[in-house]
Amino acid sequence: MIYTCTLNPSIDYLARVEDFKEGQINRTSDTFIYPGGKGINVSRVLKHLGIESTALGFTGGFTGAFIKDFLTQDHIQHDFIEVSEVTRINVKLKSHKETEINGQGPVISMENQQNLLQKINNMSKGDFLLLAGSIPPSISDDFYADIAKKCKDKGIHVVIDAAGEPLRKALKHQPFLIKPNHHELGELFQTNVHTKEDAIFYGKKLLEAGVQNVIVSMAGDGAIFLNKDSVLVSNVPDGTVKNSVGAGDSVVAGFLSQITQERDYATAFLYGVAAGSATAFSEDLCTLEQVESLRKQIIIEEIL
Ligand SMILES: Nc1ncnc2c1ncn2[C@@H]1O[C@H](COP(=O)(O)OP(=O)(O)OP(=O)(O)O)[C@@H](O)[C@H]1O
Ligand SMILES: O=P(O)(O)OC[C@@]1(O)O[C@H](CO)[C@@H](O)[C@@H]1O
Repeated sequence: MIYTCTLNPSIDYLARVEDFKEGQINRTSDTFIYPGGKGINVSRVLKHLGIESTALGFTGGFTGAFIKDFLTQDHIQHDFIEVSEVTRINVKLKSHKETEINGQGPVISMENQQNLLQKINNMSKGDFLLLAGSIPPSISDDFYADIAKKCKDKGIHVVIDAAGEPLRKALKHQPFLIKPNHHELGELFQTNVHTKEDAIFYGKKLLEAGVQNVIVSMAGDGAIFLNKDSVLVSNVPDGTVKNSVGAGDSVVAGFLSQITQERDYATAFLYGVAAGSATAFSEDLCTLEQVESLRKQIIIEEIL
């Protein structure tokens, strides 16, 4: 079974404003409301690709109810823990540039946190657990590391798509996969990652730190996959970016959709990149048809 865990889900309110002007009343030309949060996006893309998962995390109030209703309607299993404050609303403003305002998220009590850990105790060897997104301020930044250790002891494949200290602290527990973008990779090593060569250099340092598989996404500049056996470099397909929210999550979902079906790493990586670009080129998250069509444009090269 694949579990996705979003500690800090959101409603994503996408507002398109043709010529945004700061400090003035702006009118939208288009708006969309989606359930959000990185793990939830991964569960949604997995469903589009025909793979079942169960979405875990904390939801509260009317915004939390919207997320659960949306997933239920899409036949995506979920088992969220109800918290007393409302789930956040994140604003994604699309104008000349993409601007995001992400909320802090509700307070999560110790009891709620223990309830989540209990659900992880009930998972089985061989399961996949994705930990994705920011940690609400009321939760310690050791939380992902604690879960990663628990997973290692239980033989669960833990995948982490997060940034900063929560990610850094989890590295020593040998996660199965992490997917930093090139900025997040640079942040881990207090440097800037500009080129594919930089990404390979620092990606190898993550393998030395114990991570089993690494994908470094570099937006329109391609992506890198590394593990102890190979380093793979991918291009990205041509297209017009409409909304990059969830593109990184789609890379994780595309990869998981294949690796959990026992396909090889190169195929999983290719599907990851195809799904990432298919989402970047869409208003909402990608569909299977879009992924299958873009996959033909992707070339994976092995670096020896
Ligand atoms: N300009 C682009 N052209 C083609 N594909 C793109 C472009 N930008 C992003 N993508 C696709 O989206 C994937 C993820 O992008 P990126 O490296 O920006 O990750 P991220 O920062 O985690 O994404 P997110 O926008 O979801 O936070 C890329 O690997 C690629 O497949
Ligand atoms: O604040 P976080 O948890 O880092 O990121 C949350 C978020 O920006 O990530 C998703 C896209 O990856 C969105 O659905 C959501 O709004």
